[in-house]
Amino acid sequence: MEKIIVRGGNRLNGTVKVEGAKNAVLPVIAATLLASEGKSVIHDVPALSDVYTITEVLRYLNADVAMEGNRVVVDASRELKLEAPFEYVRKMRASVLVMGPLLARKGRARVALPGGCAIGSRPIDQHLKGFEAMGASVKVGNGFIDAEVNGRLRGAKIYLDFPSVGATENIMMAAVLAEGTTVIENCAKEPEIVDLANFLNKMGAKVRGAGTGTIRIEGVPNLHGAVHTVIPDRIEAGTFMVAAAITGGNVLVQGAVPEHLSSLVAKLEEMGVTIIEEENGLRVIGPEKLKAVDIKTMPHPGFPTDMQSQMMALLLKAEGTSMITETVFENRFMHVEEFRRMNADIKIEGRSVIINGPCNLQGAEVAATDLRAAAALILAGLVAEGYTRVTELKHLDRGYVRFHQKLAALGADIERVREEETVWEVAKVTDLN
Ligand SMILES: CC(=O)N[C@H]1[C@@H](OP(=O)(O)OP(=O)(O)OC[C@H]2O[C@@H](n3ccc(=O)[nH]c3=O)[C@H](O)[C@@H]2O)O[C@H](CO)[C@@H](O)[C@@H]1O
Ligand SMILES: C=C(OP(=O)(O)O)C(=O)O
Repeated sequence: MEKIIVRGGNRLNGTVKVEGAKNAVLPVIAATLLASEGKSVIHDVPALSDVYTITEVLRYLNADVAMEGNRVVVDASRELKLEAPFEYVRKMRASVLVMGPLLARKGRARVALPGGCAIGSRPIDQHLKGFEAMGASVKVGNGFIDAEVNGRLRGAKIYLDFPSVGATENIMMAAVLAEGTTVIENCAKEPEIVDLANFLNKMGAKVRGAGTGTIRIEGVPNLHGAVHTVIPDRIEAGTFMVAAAITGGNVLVQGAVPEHLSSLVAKLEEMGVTIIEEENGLRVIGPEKLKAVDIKTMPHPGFPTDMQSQMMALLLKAEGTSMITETVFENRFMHVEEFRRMNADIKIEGRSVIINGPCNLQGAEVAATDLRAAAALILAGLVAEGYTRVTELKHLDRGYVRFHQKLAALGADIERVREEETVWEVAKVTDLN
């Protein structure tokens, strides 16, 4: 079993470089399926397990995918298969993003139902509502979603009940090849939506309004491959900003885009953290004492749910009572129990968490319950007394490249080790089977 072992107490100093954004690159790679001619070349692709999974899905669908360092080249001009099986969708929910492109280009798509996960039930009804509005018939059964359209999809007006990131992306990708104009209202405004729209436009699409609450897409008959560099990962950047703040360090987060991080910057400043915009990133200087604040997660430009657990780690060290309210996912507090194992004074009340800081954090053996929880437990470990051992690193590897090495380069006392399973652990696994 692999573990990250971190000993608390070191201030972080230096420069860290942010990778390309996971949540931008996954839809962009899915969108390469729309090109019936030419190759797409994607730059700044982070070496993450999720990226590996989406490329495997594309290969399964008969696209030709080459990965060289941080570059991915996709040729999707061959006859495509139409089904994304459960083994991929189970590993990564974003696999469902191949549905829009397949339906648009081939008139049919069959994708395994994603099901729930550790942060909530995560339905995809808004994606399907969009496809239906564009003329597709959608059937759900036997663990699959089958969508089909006679001829081309037709442009439609679609109002999303919630500004879902995935639904906005999937509908946008379906609409680019539809007949006529599609208008998506109450759509997501995340920077990753803008990045996807930019890539689609380079492929020959006509997408306007990305980044606002209404996107207009004029359908075109076909699209071609394009060259694109994905935006920097604002959540990875934010995670290192918290690492600097929690240790009272001084770190330049290279590649952090201030406009993508305004809600986080505002909250960190409220807590007493100094943030300076430099030419190529944000410098973050942690104070001696952090102030308690309240946070409510919201769709962009509100405070991102993907930074909620990392901010919780930071608030454990703030003086006073803080409250975090999670409005995006109904069950994104699994890390609270793990923080308690580290001696955190924290409790859940409905959709909020109350933190009484500053907590005297103690190193403990803790398990990552999801991707951002993994990062948050390591952040808490940076300031806990003694050694924190974090397991279930498969979650971390979905979204962070060489996380422990980047922290070590900033001065953290951290290592990643592979430990032999004990007889007891082997017995537990055997029992479960
Ligand atoms: C790969 C990727 O980009 N993942 C991000 C994306 O996930 P994802 O695209 O899955 O998130 P959504 O914005 O779709 O989900 C937000 C909320 O809407 C609900 N919902 C969504 C779709 C739908 O059809 N019906 C419905 O009820 C979800 O259950 C959730 O409560 O945005 C989330 C919200 O910023 C982030 O946390 C994820 O990191
Ligand atoms: C929740 C996340 O990702 P996903 O939607 O891929 O599970 C995340 O990036 O924090």
